[in-house]
Amino acid sequence: MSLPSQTVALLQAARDLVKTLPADAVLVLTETAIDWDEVGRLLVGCRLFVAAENPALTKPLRDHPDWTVIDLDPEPRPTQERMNDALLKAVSEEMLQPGSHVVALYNGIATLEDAPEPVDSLSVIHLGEHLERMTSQDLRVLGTSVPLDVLRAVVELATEIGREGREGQPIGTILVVGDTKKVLGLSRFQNFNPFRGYTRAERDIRDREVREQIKEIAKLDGALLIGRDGIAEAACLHLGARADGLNLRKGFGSRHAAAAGISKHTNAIAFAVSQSSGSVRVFQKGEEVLHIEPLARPHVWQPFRLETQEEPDGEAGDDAS
Ligand SMILES: Nc1ncnc2c1ncn2[C@@H]1O[C@H](COP(=O)(O)OP(=O)(O)OP(=O)(O)O)[C@@H](O)[C@H]1O
Repeated sequence: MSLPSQTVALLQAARDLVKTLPADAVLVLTETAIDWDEVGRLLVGCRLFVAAENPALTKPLRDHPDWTVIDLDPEPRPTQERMNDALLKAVSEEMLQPGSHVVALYNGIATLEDAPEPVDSLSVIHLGEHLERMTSQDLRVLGTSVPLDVLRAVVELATEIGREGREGQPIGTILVVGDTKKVLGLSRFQNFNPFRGYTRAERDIRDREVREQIKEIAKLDGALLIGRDGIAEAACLHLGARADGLNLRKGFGSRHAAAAGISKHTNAIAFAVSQSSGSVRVFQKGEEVLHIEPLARPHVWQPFRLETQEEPDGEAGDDAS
């Protein structure tokens, strides 16, 4: 199996970029089977990462000394999401440093619907610009009370909410994890609890499909509450813990104060997703312990407007990208 000439040219360009920029690694995000020996030869000298939805595609590389395989969830998702997931995973599992520069090769121009397509695009990604400290070590500090796999799932959910919003609109929320009884005792429902009547499996946030459903619920006003076992317990909560005596940064409003407050008065960890910036701040014992920037916010296409046209009311500066 030989490589198409376009793929060869892209791989050569990737290797040149790694040398001249310099960059730390090449990430190949593939949808189709590739001649890995040839790819390895063209990228000789580079640190190599590969990610694919279909594990069969990366199987030959699993025990290969030159390649690091990043496992992605198997269901089909847009390229940007898969790339973000792969990079987040590489950083959180300490395969890559948060400040790394990565040359990514992927299929960015889909022409066939629902069919795998070859690599046609190259991007240089500076992780430091998008992603602040998030290593397993950081998560382990929090993990004293909540297991690491639950924390990872919460981080993924929070960063995806911050990055994607809903229906083109940015959304903010608070995800409170752990100490559920005490949190409920200090809070009140602003609306009915949308999780009522669902089984534990249907509320387990370690399941990607459940996380997708929860993103819909996150649109509703109020905080979400998740048990330390990863089971979502409540939503639409107004967190009532007092926020006085907190040492909060300037610019934080009531959402961040509520997240910090509940973490001070309980053993829960609170993840505040900012509606205005998409960033995720993690509070424990009333202090901000972790700050995660989403890798990218989706571009929101604005209606075409001539420069001489006046801006409709309320739209000025309303750019969520
Ligand atoms: N006690 C609370 N419990 C749950 N949610 C709250 C609480 N207080 C505020 N919020 C949420 O925060 C929103 C207001 O956010 P505000 O802009 O004041 O905060 P912020 O910290 O600046 O956050 P953002 O960066 O998202 O704007 C409210 O509409 C509500 O959804």
